[in-house]
Amino acid sequence: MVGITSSISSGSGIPVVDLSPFLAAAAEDENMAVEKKKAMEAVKEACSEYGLFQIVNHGVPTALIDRALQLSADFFDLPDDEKRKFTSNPAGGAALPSGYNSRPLHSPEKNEFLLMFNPSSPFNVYPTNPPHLREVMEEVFVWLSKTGWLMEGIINDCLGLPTGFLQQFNSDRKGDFMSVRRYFPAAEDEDRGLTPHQDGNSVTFILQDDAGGLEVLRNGVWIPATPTPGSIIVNIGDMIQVLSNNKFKSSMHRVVRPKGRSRYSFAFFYCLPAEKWVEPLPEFTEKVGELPKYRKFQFGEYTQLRKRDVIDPPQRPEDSIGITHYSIN
Ligand SMILES: O=C(O)CCC(=O)C(=O)O
Ligand SMILES: [Fe+2]
Repeated sequence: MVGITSSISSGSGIPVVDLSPFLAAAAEDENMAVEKKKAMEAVKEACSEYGLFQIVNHGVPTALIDRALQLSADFFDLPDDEKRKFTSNPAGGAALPSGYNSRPLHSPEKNEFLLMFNPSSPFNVYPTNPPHLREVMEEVFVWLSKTGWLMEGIINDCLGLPTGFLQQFNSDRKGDFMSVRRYFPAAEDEDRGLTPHQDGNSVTFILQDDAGGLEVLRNGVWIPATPTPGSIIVNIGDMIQVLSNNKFKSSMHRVVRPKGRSRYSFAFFYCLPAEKWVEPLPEFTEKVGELPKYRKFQFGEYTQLRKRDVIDPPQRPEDSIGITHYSIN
């Protein structure tokens, strides 16, 4: 089936979009053009209503996704001493410490993670156990970079921007990173995995196992991103919201830890390079007679401000720095 859109009735809670009409292998016939149009409408609705949706037939091999999640679980199952051997020296130069880390004990969020940057980056610290985890993480990184390029092209067209504009605007891949995570089972009185937040980047891609727990806020209601085998979650980040002057929505999402089992996920952050200046594009401001909703800023400045949230998380989510920091009222 091609180009399906669904809403809450899909059973997965969030919209599902089939990307096969956009893949290079898709035949350029009339039928495919219709399917492409339908899929575009689905993405448009998903980006303006939810900011978070699932994609299927995206080109990333399902076997790779399953293997990656399994190997990460094998790693996180190792004793703490063993995992700590793969933690970077904070003086390494990366914006965040690469390799293994866990949230500070006082954090309201309860998870541990492995952070990696572009495979060619000298900052990366990889576990040697399980032996194939490194190569699988690198493969996932490369695949999701391709998905990022594809998705930014689709978002670009859905926003009605000149062909290839976003991909050109964001063609430098040095700022991307990936977080491989384990969420511990919920305690009797406490189930926070990730507190409600919006992602500060362009687009995030999430691979999740079958535990569930990721939720998106829509019209005041938390909607589950129920796992569908082989699917990838697409999350619109703050940069798309700013560039589109709020036409597309940076989703408010959270992770609630499931009871009785751990949850494993990969989150790949498709970013902008730090030096890039960002502001609402003229297509959504002066060309349509609208005032910009954000002032101009450098992406790197915003990520530096947000870094504090990761290293020293505030007790209340409302104390986090978010995109409203740049709002023009
Ligand atoms: O692990 C997940 O499912 C979500 C991760 C996430 O939202 C984030 O890292 O910003
Ligand atoms: Fe997030």
